[in-house]
Amino acid sequence: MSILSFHELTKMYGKARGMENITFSVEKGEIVGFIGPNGAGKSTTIRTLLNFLHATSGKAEIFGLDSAQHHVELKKRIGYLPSEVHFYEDLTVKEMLKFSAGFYSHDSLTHALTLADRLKLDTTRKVEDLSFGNKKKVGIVLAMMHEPELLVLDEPTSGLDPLMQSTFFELLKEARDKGTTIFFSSHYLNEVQKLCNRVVIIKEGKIAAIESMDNMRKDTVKKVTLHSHEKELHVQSLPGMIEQHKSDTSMSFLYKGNVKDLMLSLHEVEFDDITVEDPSLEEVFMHYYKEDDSNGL
Ligand SMILES: Nc1ncnc2c1ncn2[C@@H]1O[C@H](COP(=O)(O)OP(=O)(O)OP(=O)(O)O)[C@@H](O)[C@H]1O
Repeated sequence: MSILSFHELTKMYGKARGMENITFSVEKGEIVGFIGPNGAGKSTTIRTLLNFLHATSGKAEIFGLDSAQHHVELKKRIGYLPSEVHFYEDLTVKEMLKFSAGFYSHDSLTHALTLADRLKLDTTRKVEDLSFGNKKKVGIVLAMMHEPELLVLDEPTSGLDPLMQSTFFELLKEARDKGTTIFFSSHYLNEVQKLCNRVVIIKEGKIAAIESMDNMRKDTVKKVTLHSHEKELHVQSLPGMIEQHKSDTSMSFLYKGNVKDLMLSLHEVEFDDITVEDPSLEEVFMHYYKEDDSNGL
């Protein structure tokens, strides 16, 4: 039985599209990234899944139960982080955690305080005085404190600095190792590929691709830019190489393939400097996954 399954789930805002015919499932113990650009339909899908919005058609199931019919009992077994967190701000962080712990039958405050400590959250401060990133951390602690069977996180990393992001990913891995299933949305493929088993790509309200990370790692795409002060650069074309931009003094291309082959082919090229980067999601999917689709992501 899947932990999470979407069956042609559709949400329209009047005539405007939220998301359409979303169908996929998430299995126990998986970490699945849900990625797409602004307005793709990530939050609409998550909010419909959790019954904050009513589906126009189709359905979603959580632990095999219809997520709209059973939303009250299901919410106790789920940790949810909304994309925008709003709190009753007159409390300190610790007071808020104590208040939230009262909703659960087991002691969740101890775990909440451990999470807060790991995320370097000052629990003596009033929530209203916290920065955006620190409020996000409060939201993360609230979602994870009761050690739920399923975590649904909408843009959890926005506002976290790289060090905090890596601590947060450690916390997610630890939760996964204890059996939690994790579904989280992000704009960034590079970010989620460090952590996920699979990614589901949503574009303009529809699923554009579902890929296992094993497959994607095999096919790691790099963006290579060569610079030369004087000469025009000529690079022998290789399978998996797509030229993007060429000027008198630089050229850049995407490359999906064996890195050693690339190094050998660059050996004869007289460049002065080279940068190798992870390309953006848009670049990867435009060129390698949706080559017939000129709109990209
Ligand atoms: N309350 C609303 N009324 C009308 N249209 C809406 C509403 N909320 C979202 N939309 C539209 O639904 C589509 C999907 O939006 P959604 O917020 O789900 O995307 P998203 O992938 O979460 O984007 P972001 O990364 O910017 O949060 C967009 O076209 C958006 O304009």
